[in-house]
Amino acid sequence: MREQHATRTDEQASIDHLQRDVLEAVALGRPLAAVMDLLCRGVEALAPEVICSVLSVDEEGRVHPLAAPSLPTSFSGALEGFSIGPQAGSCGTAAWRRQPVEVTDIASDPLWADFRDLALPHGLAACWSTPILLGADQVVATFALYYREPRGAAPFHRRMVQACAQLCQIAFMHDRHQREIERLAYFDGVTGLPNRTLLADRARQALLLALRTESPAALLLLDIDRFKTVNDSLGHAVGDQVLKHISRRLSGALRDSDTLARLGGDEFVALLPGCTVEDAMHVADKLRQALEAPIPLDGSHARVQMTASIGVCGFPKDGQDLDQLLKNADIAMYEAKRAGRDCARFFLHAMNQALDERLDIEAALRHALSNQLLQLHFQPKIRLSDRRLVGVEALLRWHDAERGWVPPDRFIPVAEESGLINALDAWVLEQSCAQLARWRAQGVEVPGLSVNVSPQRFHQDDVAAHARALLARHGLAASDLTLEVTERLMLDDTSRPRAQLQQLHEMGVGVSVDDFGTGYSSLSYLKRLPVTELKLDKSFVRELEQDADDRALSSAVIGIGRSLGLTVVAEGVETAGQRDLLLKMGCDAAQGWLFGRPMAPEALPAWMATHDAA
Ligand SMILES: Nc1nc2c(ncn2[C@@H]2O[C@H](COP(=O)(O)O[C@H]3[C@@H](O)[C@H](n4cnc5c(=O)[nH]c(N)nc54)O[C@@H]3COP(=O)(O)O)[C@@H](O)[C@H]2O)c(=O)[nH]1
Repeated sequence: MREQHATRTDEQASIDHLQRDVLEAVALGRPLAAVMDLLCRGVEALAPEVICSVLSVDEEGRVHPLAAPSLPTSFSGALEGFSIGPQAGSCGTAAWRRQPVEVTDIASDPLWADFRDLALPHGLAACWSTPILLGADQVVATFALYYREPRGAAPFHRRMVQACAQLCQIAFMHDRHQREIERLAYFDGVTGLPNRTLLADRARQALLLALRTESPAALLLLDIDRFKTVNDSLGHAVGDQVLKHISRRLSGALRDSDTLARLGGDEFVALLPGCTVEDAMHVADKLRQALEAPIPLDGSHARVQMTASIGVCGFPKDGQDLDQLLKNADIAMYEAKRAGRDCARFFLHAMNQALDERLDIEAALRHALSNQLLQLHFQPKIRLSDRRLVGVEALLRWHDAERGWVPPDRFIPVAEESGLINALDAWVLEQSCAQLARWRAQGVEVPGLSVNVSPQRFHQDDVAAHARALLARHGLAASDLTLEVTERLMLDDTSRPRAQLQQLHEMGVGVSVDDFGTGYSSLSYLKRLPVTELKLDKSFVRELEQDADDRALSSAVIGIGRSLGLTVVAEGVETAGQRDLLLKMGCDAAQGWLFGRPMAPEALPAWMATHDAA
């Protein structure tokens, strides 16, 4: 009895020892197969009468030998890829049933009918298999003991298997966490594509190989056009859905040897080993084509149409490493955006200089804005029928110590691209309202004020609330103010700008469509949106006296405006002839050098005095 007890204590000690070894291997992060091999060898050392094996089971229910150090390889190798099932040997059946299966005689047990010819020649006569489960019922492996003669498991074997099954569970769980950590570290959570870290790794290898073999490589940076609008208007869940769709389409258009990565947001990178920049341009076309079909949205009949702007650059000409290639592809992508989006551009070294210049202007403009170095000039707006002043337009002016006067056409686009336009336009609105109030306080009767507001501000800022607060602060009426917006904003059918235009209209603030007639052929927005004024672009006015087409176009615009009850203001009137023609066509008002150039606020009272006297 005592002897029996001693044996049992020794056996438990050896199981404990095996457990410690295996847990240490898990903790040290050794690969799962190595840990399982250690476990099998440990078991076989403790019980030389058994042969131990571990099969992993994949999500499709197929088995893969993971560790079986003492099984003949011709036997375990033959099991590769077999499906688990109700009659698939001890292991396949145990995995199927999610319960241990003990077969004491392989030669006669029906569970081995399909496999006994494989097992018996190797002297495998009995097999007891235990499924390894993670969670409630997900089977990930089987742990099996084989015997060389028909028999059942000994009590020691049962205690050992109980401990080993737990060890297997821990090792598989650890492996899963490890893989999940790796996935999070190297793959993008939304699309499952490689992330920047994995891209960097692949790029390092690909560029080294390209250098060694003197072969080309190309890098494409794709930015999805107006993706922010999808996120803002349809929500982030839909945005993620769209990104997944896009990633599948883009992946499908690339070769297996290429790497498609998502850098975050709406930016994707394709790394194309062995590809010249010229060929990469064709790939860019393929990628754009892949996005052509509208993307269906889950749970609705709605579809969204997405496009991409793509920057293309080549290794080694445009960059020696990933960072340089990404930087230059970004510059080229930015040029594609400037060219109107939905297109691809090569990187050219001249683009770098242009970018430097834009960045310089941006920095100087920021400095000018925060140091009160900007000024406003005001241009009179005249009613043509009686030549009375009906308002003034505020126009931003910037005198830079180094650059001299910088024209708005130069710095407004930079401000729009950098996002500074919101602060700039807000400043103009504040200062011009303050100026109108100042004039009135001085007895200078300026009837109204027009202020330019860029489309971006309608997306990112609460223009209507800002205007309301300023009007109240300066004691101005809403009808004193007109905001000049572009046709581009009018065609933007996202909810935020629409709501703001509506609020402005309800407040009584005027909305004028600037540079009317230059951009778009769709006029339907004029009926739908709360527009009060059209500004006939100066490009139609310039040749009005000489060009019959310009006359026809101007007359058409004036006609459209009148039929919709809108005020039409002609821009850039420089000659009396232009003024007279516009008056004859029925144009309400005009601005231009003929009446007055944009002027500093102090100059306006004098201009008004001479104008009234004339
Ligand atoms: N978002 C904002 N945009 C602004 C702001 N201030 C100006 N701008 C926009 O910049 C563009 C160029 O403006 P600018 O150089 O000031 O030119 C304006 C006038 O000076 C010019 N003009 C006026 N009369 C004549 C003329 O008889 N001949 C002629 N050749 N040019 C003339 O036209 C421009 C009028 O601008 P607009 O009525 O707005 O179209 C311009 O697009 C401005 O909108 C700002 O604060 N924010």
